[in-house]
Amino acid sequence: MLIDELVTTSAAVAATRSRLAKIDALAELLRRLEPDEIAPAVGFLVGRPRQGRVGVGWRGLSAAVETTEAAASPSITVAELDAALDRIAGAAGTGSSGERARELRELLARATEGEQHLIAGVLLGEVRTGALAGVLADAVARAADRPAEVVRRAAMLSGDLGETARVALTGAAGELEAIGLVVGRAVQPMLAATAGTPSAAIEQTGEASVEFKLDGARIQVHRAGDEVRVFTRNLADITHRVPEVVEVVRGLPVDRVILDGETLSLGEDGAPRPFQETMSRFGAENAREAVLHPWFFDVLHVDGRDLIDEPLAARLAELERIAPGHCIPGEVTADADIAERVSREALAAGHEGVVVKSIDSPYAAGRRGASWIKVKPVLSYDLVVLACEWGSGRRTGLLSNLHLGALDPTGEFGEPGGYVMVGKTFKGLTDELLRWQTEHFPEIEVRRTANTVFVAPVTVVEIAIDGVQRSSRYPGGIALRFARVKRYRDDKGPAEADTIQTLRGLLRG
Ligand SMILES: Nc1ncnc2c1ncn2[C@@H]1O[C@H](COP(=O)(O)OP(=O)(O)OP(=O)(O)O)[C@@H](O)[C@H]1O
Repeated sequence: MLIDELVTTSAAVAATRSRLAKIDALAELLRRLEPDEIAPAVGFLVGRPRQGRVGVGWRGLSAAVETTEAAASPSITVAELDAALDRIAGAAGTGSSGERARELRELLARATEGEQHLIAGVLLGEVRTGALAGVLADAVARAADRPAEVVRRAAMLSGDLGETARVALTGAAGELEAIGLVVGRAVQPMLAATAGTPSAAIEQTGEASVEFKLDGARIQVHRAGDEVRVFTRNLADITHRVPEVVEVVRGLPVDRVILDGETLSLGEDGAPRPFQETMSRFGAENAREAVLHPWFFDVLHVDGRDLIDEPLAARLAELERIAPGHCIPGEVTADADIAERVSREALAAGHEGVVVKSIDSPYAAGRRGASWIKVKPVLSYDLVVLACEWGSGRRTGLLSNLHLGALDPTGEFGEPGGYVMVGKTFKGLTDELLRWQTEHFPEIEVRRTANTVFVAPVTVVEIAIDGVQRSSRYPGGIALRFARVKRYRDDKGPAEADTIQTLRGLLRG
């Protein structure tokens, strides 16, 4: 199949607001793919190629696009794009960046304008496609005539929608159902809904494990014998960056295990250190050497036994047995007063709040359901940086004031999957962050004016606010009140940003 057909279908999907029409269009496309094309094509559609990160950034890409004239008619097949990505990702060693650039130019020269756009989305990953993954899972179910539940579960447990689609569409009977946990292969993490108070949360869950919400970074740790692997919330493998976590898990009295938890660095006084410090350990090679401690709050597998369908009570008992020194602090209770007390204790110890978890609930991989409810007293939202203004005074020469956008998945205020500006802020930025912004934003620049550098909407920043107010200045009809930067969220993609609908919901609150 030509990738031009993916371009046409993606455009049709973006042009309609009807979920059913999107599913129909995608299912029709999936049915026409050859077996070998299914996994790569699904990766292209959701901006997650099989090859993972292929080592081409905005700069290289825009340079290549600008200097390459688009082809008049389509000719690139799914298999050809897949093979080109293999070559680009595989280019390593001396001269590799030149080789990657040459491959990229050859590819783009054969692509029409629409195809160039698709290729850019694939190379940069997940730019506007997060919402599509759910629709696509349903389209796979429709095309394969399988229950949507079974497809979604397989995709979440394998962490791989492309491979799931291949099995659903071409596999033997029972093969899709057999996709389960594999120790060593990352699973989409279970996520939490939000409530305003611990009492409100426990009213929804009933008896619950009320746990500290530690302000670190999510980790999923897999161990098979002596082999330990550590993944982030985005399923990136960061094993080599966190040797102390590996050591802890190697020391547990089990042979095979999958653990879910949070890691953070503590100061000498035992108080948590800023999230940015924890994250810098995941990112930069030369990051400051703060020691990371893992705290686990769930266990998905122990020595041949999958636990994801067991109630939380059973999983916590197992966790207590195998990792007693590394369980996240918390209490099991049905009493709102106790939940409020645990929350006060968490805040007093410098943590973010609590997560209230229904004690009967299974582990719902990849779901943001009502079984886990987080309560954070400070309102904070993950927004996407759309532009940044040059500072003045002490900040002259530094990129400072951020333009912030909320995700608009349905296109209620613009383009579906686009971002709606909701405010600006230069508050809360440390000197280190200002330096980082000044270095980073020009790398993802799309255009600039005298005062402002406009950037690709790929950077997620967590912003604390006091609320929102009605505003005619911005297209979403609201503006943030007292916005300040908490931190950059390198562990989140822009498709996971908070939505304009969520922020507008605060007008009622
Ligand atoms: N006891 C805990 N149980 C579950 N998650 C916890 C706990 N302590 C800290 N966390 C963190 O809180 C997050 C739960 O909130 P959510 O599922 O909404 O993820 P998120 O979108 O990363 O949210 P946030 O930005 O609030 O951390 C987890 O991803 C995890 O990183």
